Amino acid sequence: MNHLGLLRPVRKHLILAAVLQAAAVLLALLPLLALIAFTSAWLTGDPAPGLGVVLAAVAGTLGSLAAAAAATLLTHRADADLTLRLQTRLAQTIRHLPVPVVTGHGAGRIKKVVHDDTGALHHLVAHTLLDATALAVTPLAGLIALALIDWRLALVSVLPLAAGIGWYVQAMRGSGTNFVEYATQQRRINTAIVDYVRGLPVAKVYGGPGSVQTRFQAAVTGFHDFFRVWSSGTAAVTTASWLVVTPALTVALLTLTGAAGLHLGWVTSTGLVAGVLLGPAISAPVAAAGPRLQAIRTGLSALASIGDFLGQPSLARGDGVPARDGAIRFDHVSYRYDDDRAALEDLTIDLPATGLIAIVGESGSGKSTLAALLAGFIDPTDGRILLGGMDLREVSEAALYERIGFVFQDTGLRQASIRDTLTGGRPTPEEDIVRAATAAAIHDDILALPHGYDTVVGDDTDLSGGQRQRLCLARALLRRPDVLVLDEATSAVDPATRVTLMDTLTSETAHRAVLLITHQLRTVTQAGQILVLDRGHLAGHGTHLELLDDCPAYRALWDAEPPKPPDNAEPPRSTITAERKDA
Ligand SMILES: Nc1ncnc2c1ncn2[C@@H]1O[C@H](COP(=O)(O)OP(=O)(O)OP(=O)(O)O)[C@@H](O)[C@H]1O
Repeated sequence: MNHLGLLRPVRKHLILAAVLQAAAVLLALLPLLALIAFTSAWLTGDPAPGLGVVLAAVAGTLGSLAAAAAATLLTHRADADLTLRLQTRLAQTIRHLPVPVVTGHGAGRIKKVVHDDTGALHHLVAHTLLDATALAVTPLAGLIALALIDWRLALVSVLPLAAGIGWYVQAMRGSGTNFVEYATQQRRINTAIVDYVRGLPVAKVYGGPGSVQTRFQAAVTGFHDFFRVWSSGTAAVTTASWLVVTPALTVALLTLTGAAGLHLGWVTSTGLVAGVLLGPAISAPVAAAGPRLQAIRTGLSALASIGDFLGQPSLARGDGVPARDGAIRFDHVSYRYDDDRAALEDLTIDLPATGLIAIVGESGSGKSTLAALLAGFIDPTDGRILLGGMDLREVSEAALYERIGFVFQDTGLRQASIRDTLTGGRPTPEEDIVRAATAAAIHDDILALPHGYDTVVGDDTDLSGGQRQRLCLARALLRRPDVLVLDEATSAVDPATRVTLMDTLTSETAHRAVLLITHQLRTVTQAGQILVLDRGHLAGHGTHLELLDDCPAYRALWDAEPPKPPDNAEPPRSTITAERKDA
């Protein structure tokens, strides 16, 4: 893909800005040419140029300022427009990418593309384009002006220029792979820093070889080592290329050559003055070209990175609204995170529209993958999921999340008031909010918070893991979905509260299907249907008693379940208590 196409919406602005900038540079030469005319007249004793030359110099100065200001205004407008367009498209793309692509390592890449790459593009569009135009037009115009006055001195002024460009090209030879490596190393650091920040508590406790901390340090050190080797290999030639085009050297060269030429009679005094005044204009911009070329490369590579990101395959989403019977069918559904092994393989099952449905299986058997497929976080690699007879990929997001509610183990709550968290900002009757919170056994906890339902989580206070899970359950209940999916959603809740929540969920099954993904088989023995997953395959489905008879995988899970303590069992005493009693 030609990523320059991303600039198309602002192309006209950019072309006009470059033309204005070139005009600004040319107009800025007028006062210099007037100065040459006056100095030359003074040296030769000729009559001074007329008022027209003075007015042209003043008009040139003012015109140059106006053109440069207009060019800067245009590029900044174009930049603001482009950034808004690209960041909006990026946000839409992120929203429609498979969730595993944007979580974990993906977060570092997103930070780079949304922040770093759009920042680099800002420099390219708002600043570097104008700088590069000025750097290209100024030496060329200066050289032409000098050549018109004295072509021999113009040739002399080209010598340091040619040497500088030659050395720079030599320094940059073979640097293509280094620039690619530079971008790779930057990406590595971005990913490592996101992992490091996320895993800070773990890094503190389990730091050491292979930890996120050492991976971050390795990424930073790796970049440092790479950059040191690259820069030390090119430093001498690059510095020489800059030094040779310094204005002082060019002026000295032109002054000496011009003075000798004047003495020998092949340079006029006007030529000498023009050489001394125009020399810096010819060479100085070239000295600044290196960093600008680097900025252009960085900007173009940022453009390519943004283009690649936008071009990723996204989740298929239609705008359909499925029939309201809530029934879900998995039709030969498979899912692969990568090519190695299917997380789910050829799963075909009809789920009833009401009742408690448990999904059990060993760790890694595919339970969360099944929930992620239902949530539309990923699309099946093969097969289809039907909701009310409609392929989930054709269902609009709004309809999907109205019909199916989700509570995940990782609550992912953001900073918001309890009320907004529950309602999503929609106007909702107070009694509905309280009813849902009470059913999720979180109402009393909320009332005990500093501002009750208006407490901002993450600001006024924070919640425990179990409170967060109950809050998410209340949020899901409030929506009254046709299907409620809970993926280990009560894992952080204490056993007594979990019993209360199971009662709530059981009462909910009269109107809807509740899909409970759990490792605790004892909590779901009464489920109307239990699906048993085993390494991505459906090993069996039925009631608890049917599966105990027919499904060896279920039997094995059940046998591994810790025995339920008898109802009259004494709570375990700690050794310390026993020792104290003995003492
Ligand atoms: N983002 C991911 N990228 C690659 N592989 C993944 C990803 N998520 C899960 N897997 C793999 O897919 C398979 C099924 O994982 P899944 O999380 O669905 O299992 P699970 O039954 O929910 O496990 P658990 O009970 O431990 O939560 C596993 O082999 C897992 O390693």
